[in-house]
Amino acid sequence: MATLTLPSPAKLNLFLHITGRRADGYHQLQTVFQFIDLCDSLSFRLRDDDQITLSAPGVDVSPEQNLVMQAARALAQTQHQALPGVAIELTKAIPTGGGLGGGSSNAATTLLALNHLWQLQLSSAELQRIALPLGADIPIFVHGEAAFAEGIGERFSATETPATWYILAHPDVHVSTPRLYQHPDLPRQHPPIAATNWQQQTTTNDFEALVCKLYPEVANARATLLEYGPTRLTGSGACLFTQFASKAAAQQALQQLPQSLNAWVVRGLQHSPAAKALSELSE
Ligand SMILES: C[C@@](CO)(OP(=O)(O)O)[C@H](O)COP(=O)(O)OP(=O)(O)OC[C@H]1O[C@@H](n2ccc(N)nc2=O)[C@H](O)[C@@H]1O
Ligand SMILES: Nc1ncnc2c1ncn2[C@@H]1O[C@H](COP(=O)(O)OP(=O)(O)O)[C@@H](O)[C@H]1O
Repeated sequence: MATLTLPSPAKLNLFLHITGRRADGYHQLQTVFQFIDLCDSLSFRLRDDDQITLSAPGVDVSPEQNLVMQAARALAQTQHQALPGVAIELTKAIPTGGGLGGGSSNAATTLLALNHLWQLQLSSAELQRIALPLGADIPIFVHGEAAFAEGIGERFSATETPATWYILAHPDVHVSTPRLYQHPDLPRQHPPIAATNWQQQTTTNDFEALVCKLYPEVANARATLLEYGPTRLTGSGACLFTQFASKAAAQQALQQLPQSLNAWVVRGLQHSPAAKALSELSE
């Protein structure tokens, strides 16, 4: 049986403002999601039985807790018909727990791939509704286009993101998203801005000061990167990105960074390569 292999890209939060907190503890935010060309890879092969299996080397959770498996099961549960089993293989390149949304992206790629392989013909909006209870960051990867996001990160307005290059750096610490969201010192009252009115220079990441205070490794990496260009935290960290006008400029700066800092040159993308690959398949 043929194997479907799809990329599963990382995201950056070009800015992130926390504008409030809901009664259930979830935070209201405003952010711009942009995809980057750092991608995990997922392959899907239909099986002759009804089992869903997952091989995911390097991920620190069991297959059943993996967001890929959770997405596959959540999608199957919406159907009132027997579905063929599927063997899924995940190859990671995106660092986990870095604010790059790797797990969320894997879940979204799984929903898109199985919607195709199981011939369910669910719309993007329906897949996003199935995705949201699994994680606030999953719908954007199903949506597949860079966007200004509100709500808890699931309501999108179209926006053009800069076609630019970054150094992406991963300070050697694991930042816990729930810990950060629960922290008493997290600012939560950023006045909302209009979706049409965001600019990199006039926005910020509301996690950044707190993450730098709690994790000196992030503060040190930020200070180093700021010598090369405008630098910001993505999501709740720990990764930082520094913007460059060209690939050559980013590569030149990368050569000069201390060897001890894990860093890559990546490109900002307006469209998710996963959604793009699938829409090409369906044409
Ligand atoms: C901070 C962001 C920014 O894009 O990304 P990461 O740093 O994780 O990549 C997201 O808001 C993370 O989204 P995600 O990681 O999918 O969150 P979930 O699994 O739904 O929730 C993880 C934890 O964060 C809290 N949470 C999440 C999203 C949100 N808008 N408000 C919250 O308070 C939840 O209460 C939960 O304890
Ligand atoms: N497919 C997956 N890939 C990576 N992490 C996963 C996956 N499924 C579940 N997880 C869990 O989610 C945590 C956060 O992963 P990730 O989505 O990469 O980070 P972040 O939310 O910081 O962007 C991991 O530490 C891991 O325990």
